[in-house]
Amino acid sequence: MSWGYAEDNGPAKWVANFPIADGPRQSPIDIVPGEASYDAGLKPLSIKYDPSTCLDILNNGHSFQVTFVDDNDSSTLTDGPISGTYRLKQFHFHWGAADDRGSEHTVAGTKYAAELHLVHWNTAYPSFGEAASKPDGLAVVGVFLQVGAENASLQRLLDAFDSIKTKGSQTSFANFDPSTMLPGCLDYWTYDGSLTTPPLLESVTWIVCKEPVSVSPEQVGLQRECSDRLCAHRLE
Ligand SMILES: NS(=O)(=O)c1ccc(C(=O)N2CCN(Cc3ccccc3)C2)cc1
Ligand SMILES: [Zn+2]
Repeated sequence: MSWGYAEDNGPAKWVANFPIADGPRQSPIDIVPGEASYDAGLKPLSIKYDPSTCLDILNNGHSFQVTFVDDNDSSTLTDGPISGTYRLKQFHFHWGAADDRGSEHTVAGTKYAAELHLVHWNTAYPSFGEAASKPDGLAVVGVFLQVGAENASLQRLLDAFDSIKTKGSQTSFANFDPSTMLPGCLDYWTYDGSLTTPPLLESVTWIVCKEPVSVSPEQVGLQRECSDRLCAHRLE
């Protein structure tokens, strides 16, 4: 039985095959702004993405993932809470069955309609696969999506999702600049955590943007409909 989000293979059951689920730095968490401490030593994020490194979109059954060429430093994350250079590998979304839930992280208990994860790996290691098992191996930038105005950047993605007809399929997708999905203000909360899906590796420096971006109700509906048809997961 592979892991998923149903009653019999969902998050409460993951510990059976992935004991690290009971580990000391598991994600997601509820971010309580009043309890966060200000660290003057932290720098602003430095994000540099090259749209020509965009490769394809695939549906891995748990989410839609846009994958990037990561054999050079064209698309990188530096500064912020991290040291060294982290390369963009992929981004994906988590969303829910209704507009009032879907994000993985919550802010003082508030759930957002969806959450974007931009996944980067530390070039101190030879590859994503190697970095994924190191405590400072990965850095994921999280962006909350809230229902409001239409998001033109997301629309291009959703149109492409629509063309992936079956689970596990992928389609080429070029010249997309993920920085168009970032909020105007890049203030962030940061903590040491893990992958939010199996293998739940405790290798992620989480960088969660305080400012959400907007998506229209129709866009969230389209993403839900695509995911149902393509049996990518959504939070019930
Ligand atoms: N929701 S999240 O941002 O925490 C997140 C989830 C999954 C991934 C991801 O790309 N993989 C998880 C494991 N998987 C397989 C794998 C590959 C190499 C080494 C080890 C494991 C890849 C990255 C970030
Ligand atoms: Zn994720």
